[in-house]
Amino acid sequence: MLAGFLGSGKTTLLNHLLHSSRGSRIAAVVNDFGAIEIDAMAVAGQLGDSTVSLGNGCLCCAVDVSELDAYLDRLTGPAAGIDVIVIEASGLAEPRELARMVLASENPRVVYGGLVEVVDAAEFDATRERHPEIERHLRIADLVVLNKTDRVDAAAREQTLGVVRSLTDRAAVVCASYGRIDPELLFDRKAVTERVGQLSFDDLRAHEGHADHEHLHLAYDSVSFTSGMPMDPRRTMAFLDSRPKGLYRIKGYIDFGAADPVNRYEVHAVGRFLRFSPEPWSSVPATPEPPMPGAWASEPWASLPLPSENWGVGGGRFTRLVLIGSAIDGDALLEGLAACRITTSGAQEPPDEHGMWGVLRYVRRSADEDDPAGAADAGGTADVDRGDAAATDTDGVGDTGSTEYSDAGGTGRTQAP
Ligand SMILES: Nc1nc2c(ncn2[C@@H]2O[C@H](COP(=O)(O)OP(=O)(O)OP(=O)(O)O)[C@@H](O)[C@H]2O)c(=O)[nH]1
Repeated sequence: MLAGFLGSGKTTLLNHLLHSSRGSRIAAVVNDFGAIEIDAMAVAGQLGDSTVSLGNGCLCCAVDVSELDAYLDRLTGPAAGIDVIVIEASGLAEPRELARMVLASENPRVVYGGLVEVVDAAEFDATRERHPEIERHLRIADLVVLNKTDRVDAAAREQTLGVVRSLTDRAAVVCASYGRIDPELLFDRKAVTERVGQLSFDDLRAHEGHADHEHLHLAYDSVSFTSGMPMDPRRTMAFLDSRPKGLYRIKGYIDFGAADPVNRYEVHAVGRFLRFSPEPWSSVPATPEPPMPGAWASEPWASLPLPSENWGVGGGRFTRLVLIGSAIDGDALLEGLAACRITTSGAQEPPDEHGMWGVLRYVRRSADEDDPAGAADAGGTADVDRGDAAATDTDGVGDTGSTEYSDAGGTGRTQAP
């Protein structure tokens, strides 16, 4: 079980495992918090049929666990030939509940292998201050990965390491950047004895009928945004630069249209951190149909015409974003993003020559800069704290007024379960 707060690096670690599994056959079960399954998209392709996605909301509060059971049955069937299943929890899931779900499985081929908790070394203090529940997660972990150590200096790393160690029970704590840990740390399966990892069966039973208010995700909302129209880079940067404090996590893919017709841009914001990773469209599998058609129903834009003829503008290219935060005004965020789209009339205009400069500030020029193996992001990436964003070229802010809602933008909103 792979857990850890929003943006700590779970998907990155999972992808590292998939690349370095040394002969073990790994399957992944991905649980996204948000209507669009960005994590599942990031993992899929590595695994094909061995990735399953457990959709929207936190797995830990699933009323019907039979979906997970069915996936576990499929993945542990002899025909699948799988050795290890990694369940990547959403960044807001309650790990103890997830462990309970796996342990409740009656499938004799399923052996619980323990809980790996990923911690963002740069965000740990702030996250712990806001969510002391993190301490409980650390206590029940079997392995803690103090990730993103490249983002802190040696003194800060030692200090955080000490705090994390003091909060764990018997877990090993390893430092990593880009989730690069030795897979051997994970694949040493344990027999189920009376004690399962750091959780005893008594711990698990004691939590039956758990109080929901303990769950982190109850304090968070997510909104998802899908658009078949390209996004204006300047307006998008102005949107990102002014994102509200409560909006802790943004992830997804952006189509900047004619401003860069060759690449789509994977975007990650975690707290103040912002990064874009360009990736050639030619390497992206085509999307056969509009994603998330149901997402239109509850939105302000629901009265707009369905985007049938506009889907596929730019050859099946889409922007898909999930935004997760606490006390966020979802409608305002969606309106803000909708205003960043290049409307049909705008699309006729020649591309803004320097429009991408603001975006490119957040793309690392050299893939080796802080990612020596270059394994995490083949396209070259950058890590920039949002503190630097003040220097970003934000000429385009004024453009946001000229919004038309007559195009293919689609949006969806999810209330925390
Ligand atoms: N600098 C740095 N960036 C990292 C490291 N690990 C992950 N990242 C980046 O952090 C961002 C979030 O990583 P993810 O792996 O998507 O995090 P996650 O925990 O799966 O995120 P959620 O599913 O939203 O909870 C991405 O931009 C990663 O490339 C690291 O060790 N160092």
